[in-house]
Amino acid sequence: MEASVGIQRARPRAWAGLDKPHGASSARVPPASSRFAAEKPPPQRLVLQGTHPWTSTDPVRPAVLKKSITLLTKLSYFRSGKSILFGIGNNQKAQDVLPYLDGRCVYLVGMMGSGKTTVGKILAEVLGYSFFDSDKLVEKAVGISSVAEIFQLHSEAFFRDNESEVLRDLSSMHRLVVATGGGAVIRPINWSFMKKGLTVWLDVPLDALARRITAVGTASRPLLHQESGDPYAKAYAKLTSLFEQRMDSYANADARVSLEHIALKQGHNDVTILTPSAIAIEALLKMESFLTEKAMVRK
Ligand SMILES: Nc1ncnc2c1ncn2[C@@H]1O[C@H](COP(=O)(O)OP(=O)(O)OP(=O)(O)O)[C@@H](O)[C@H]1O
Ligand SMILES: O=C(O)C1=C[C@@H](O)[C@@H](O)[C@H](O)C1
Repeated sequence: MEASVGIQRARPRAWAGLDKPHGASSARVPPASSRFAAEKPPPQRLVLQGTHPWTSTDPVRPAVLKKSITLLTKLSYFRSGKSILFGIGNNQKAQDVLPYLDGRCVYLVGMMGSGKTTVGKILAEVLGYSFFDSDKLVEKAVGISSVAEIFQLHSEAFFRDNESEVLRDLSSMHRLVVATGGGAVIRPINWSFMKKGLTVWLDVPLDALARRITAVGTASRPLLHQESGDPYAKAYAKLTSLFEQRMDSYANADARVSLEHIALKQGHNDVTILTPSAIAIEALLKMESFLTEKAMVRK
């Protein structure tokens, strides 16, 4: 399915948006949705335009649509041809999950480097969903090309305010896989947005995270970046302290995908050899068990 992204008046629907997050922003630039909504009242929300039954058919003003396409589709909207990463059986697992998902979005949560983007793109492809990276949407909304620069020029609080606005906007959409920022879980208001869909925690051991992150460098990750010292040791220490503060929040997710558990199922204990496809399959299995249990309870 080809989809595009537009801005139009929000209308009530099954997973309609919530009120504005509480707490005034100290931002110098307005938060994301107020910038999106700047043209005309009433406030507008990002809405996916597509051919599936969950999207609106309301008329869209061409100028607004053009602007919003420029804003967003260039960024993290991800579609490609058929996956070479997934075999027929694995696509079948996605087909099993789809009726239970019923168009709801999937939000991947987890520490920096846990594979939310890598695994999220695979999940989007096999589910026939669109992929978004919330960090990238914040960058676009603020008009600054990297999260590191947003932290530097403004503040972490400014970034977090915009992150909440982006998650609020996404929460009124359907059929998306969203890779959230590693710290999105710390604000309870963000959970109220993400819980409109299904939340999945990618739980990766900290030493594997530190290795992945130091392999690509910490410059793009402002909370980990250090000018001096052993990059692995510094990254590991910082990840440990962040994880201690956040682990209870990650555990709020509907489904937990533990890399240690996948490795054990495969008969070894080396999480570094797990492929993104194997992790995506486990995510589908965990989503399926959460959703089917929930369906049983409802009966
Ligand atoms: N299963 C895997 N095995 C080895 N490396 C991986 C795996 N999954 C992802 N990576 C690598 O780890 C790094 C981080 O992955 P990715 O960007 O998907 O994580 P993320 O959770 O989206 O990170 P962030 O929240 O910091 O944006 C990338 O370099 C990616 O190639
Ligand atoms: O873990 C975190 O707090 C962050 C993770 C990244 O995805 C970015 O959202 C930002 O660098 C903060």
